[in-house]
Amino acid sequence: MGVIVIKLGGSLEGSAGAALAGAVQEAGRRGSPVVLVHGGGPRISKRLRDAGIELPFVNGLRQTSEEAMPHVMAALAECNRDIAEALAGRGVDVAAFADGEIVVAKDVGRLRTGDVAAVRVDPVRGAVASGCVPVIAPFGRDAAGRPYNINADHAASHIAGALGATRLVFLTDVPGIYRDFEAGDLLLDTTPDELEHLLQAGAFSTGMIPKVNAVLHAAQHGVREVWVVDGRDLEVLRMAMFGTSERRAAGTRLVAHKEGVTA
Ligand SMILES: Nc1ncnc2c1ncn2[C@@H]1O[C@H](COP(=O)(O)OP(=O)(O)O)[C@@H](O)[C@H]1O
Ligand SMILES: CC(=O)N[C@@H](CCC(=O)OP(=O)(O)O)C(=O)O
Repeated sequence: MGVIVIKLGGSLEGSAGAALAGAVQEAGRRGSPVVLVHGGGPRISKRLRDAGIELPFVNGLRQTSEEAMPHVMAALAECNRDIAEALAGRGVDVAAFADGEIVVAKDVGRLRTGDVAAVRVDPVRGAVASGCVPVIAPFGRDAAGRPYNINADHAASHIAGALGATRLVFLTDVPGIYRDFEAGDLLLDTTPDELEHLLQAGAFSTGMIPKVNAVLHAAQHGVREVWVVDGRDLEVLRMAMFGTSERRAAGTRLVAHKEGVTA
C-alpha cells in the first residue's frame, strides 16, 4: 500500500482536528501509511507581531530575517506539539519531527527563507515501519545545521516525492483551487498545463501560489494523485485519501499521467 502524505494547512488553526484524526485512524485500519506535514503561517504571524517584527511576503513566501527565525521555529514547534498531542489523544501513535531534521535546506540568497535541497527519508520510513504517523514541521537545516524557513507546501511536495508517495492531499480552508476565486469557479479535475496557464495569468494569490507550485512539483515527481481539499470535511478527505466514496463536486484533483497513460 502506497504512502499517503497529508499537508495540514496552518489556515485551519486546529479546526481540522476531528476530520484529520478520523481519516488517520481509518488509514490505520486499512493499512495505509500516513505521513503528516504541517504549516503554521497564522501562528508564525502572531508570534512575529508579538515580537514587533514585520516581514513581507513575495509570491506567498515569507521573507524571513535572521532575528525572525527563532520565532518561526518556536511557532512551528508549538503547532507540531499541538497536532501530535491531538492525534495521540485519539489513540494514534505519532513520531514528532519538530527540529528541522527531515528537510535539508538550501540557501537561495533570500536571508533565512530557504528551499528544499533534499529530504532525509530514513527516519520517516523508520517511524512508519514501527507503526507511527510521522508529524513533520516544514523548516529545514543546511549541512552546517543552520535553520531555514521553508514553505510547508513546498516541504510536503518534496517529502511526498522523496518517499514515493502515491497520494498527496493538501488540507486547507477553502474547497479547492479556484479558477476564479471571486466568481467561486472551482477547479475539480485539472492538468499541469491548466495550472501553469492559470499561474501565469495571475489567478492565484497569497498562499495559493506556493500550493499550486507544490501540486505541480509532486505530480512531476511521481506522486500519482494530488488533491487540494477543505480539511474540515471528512467525507471529502476520505474521497481524496482512499478514493472510496463517489467523486463529489468538491476538492481539486490532479492525476499525473505518464506518456499519455494514467500512471
Ligand atoms: N485561486 C485561488 N483558489 C483558492 N484559494 C486561493 C486562490 N487565490 C488565493 N487563495 C487563498 O489561498 C488561501 C489558502 O492558502 P494558505 O492561506 O497558505 O493556506 P494553508 O495555510 O492551508 O496552506 C485561501 O484561504 C485563499 O484565501
Ligand atoms: C517561507 C515561508 O513562507 N514559510 C512559511 C512556513 C509555514 C507555512 O508554510 O504554513 P502554511 O502552510 O500555514 O502556509 C511561513 O513563514 O508562513
